[in-house]
Amino acid sequence: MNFLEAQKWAFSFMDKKDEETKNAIKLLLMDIRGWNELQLLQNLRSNLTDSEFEQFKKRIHMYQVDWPVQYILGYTRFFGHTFQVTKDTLIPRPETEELVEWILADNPVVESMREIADIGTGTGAIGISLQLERPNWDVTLSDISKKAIAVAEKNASSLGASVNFETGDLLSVLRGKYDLIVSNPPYIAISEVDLMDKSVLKHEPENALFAQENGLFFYRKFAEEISDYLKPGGKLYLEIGFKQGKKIEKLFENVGKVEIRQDFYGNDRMIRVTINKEKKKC
Ligand SMILES: C[S@@+](CC[C@H](N)C(=O)[O-])C[C@H]1O[C@@H](n2cnc3c(N)ncnc32)[C@H](O)[C@@H]1O
Repeated sequence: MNFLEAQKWAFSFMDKKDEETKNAIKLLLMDIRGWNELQLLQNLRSNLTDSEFEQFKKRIHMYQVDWPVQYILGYTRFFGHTFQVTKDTLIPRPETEELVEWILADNPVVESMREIADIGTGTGAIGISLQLERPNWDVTLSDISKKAIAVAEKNASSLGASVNFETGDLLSVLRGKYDLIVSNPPYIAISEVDLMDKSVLKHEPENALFAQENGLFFYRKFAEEISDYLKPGGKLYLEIGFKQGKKIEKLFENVGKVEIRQDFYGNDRMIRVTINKEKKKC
């Protein structure tokens, strides 16, 4: 069977006959030979070996039972880099790339070393991408999950990022005060389970997705504690759920100046809190 036939064969099995499915099949096929899209196009008539076809069949079966392509392949692309992903890490999302872009645009290269922390780092996608763009930033990646930190360590090493690692609960792992703290914490309310995509629910780690207090638990904790961990004028950047903007803004109203940003789709998706020069308790 050649690559074109394999593509058609796989598509014929799929319930959803949409572009997303087509792209997923292509990615699974390209990876078998380590090809890019152009190489696949140029080689559509070449034949898969028996073992390549067996491997492809296995992957198609996993995809049919809702495994995300990124977990099947074991990697994803984020901010121009390839990050390993495992079942212990959330798959980094394009919306989060927009948070990284905001931080970089907001914090141009400066001579003085800057202390940065990425809390709940997962694969390390945010912190590693920042460090690669700003090599003089001293970046700490932390997560409560040891397994996630092990993946972040591998990613930092394969991408050549020089970062520090901590394992533990939220801000408690940090020592001293930072210039910038970023986090994409779990923010899905338990009550939203029914609305979620099945592949996310079945395969992504629960502790990366869900938060108590209607999804606001981690934001409340940040609002209560962040002033102790940021220098005066320091900045906190958070990814947020698209319906949470107003509530989160309220949580931070006594902490600093709050700005909410929308993602590519026009949904509230991230927030920046610039810490008041004088610490106020909320
Ligand atoms: C939504 S995921 C974000 C992962 C990654 N930063 C990204 O954007 O792709 C949330 C991460 O927070 C971690 N986490 C959950 N509870 C935590 C806690 N109490 N302290 C630190 N990290 C936590 C999870 O293990 C998970 O890796």
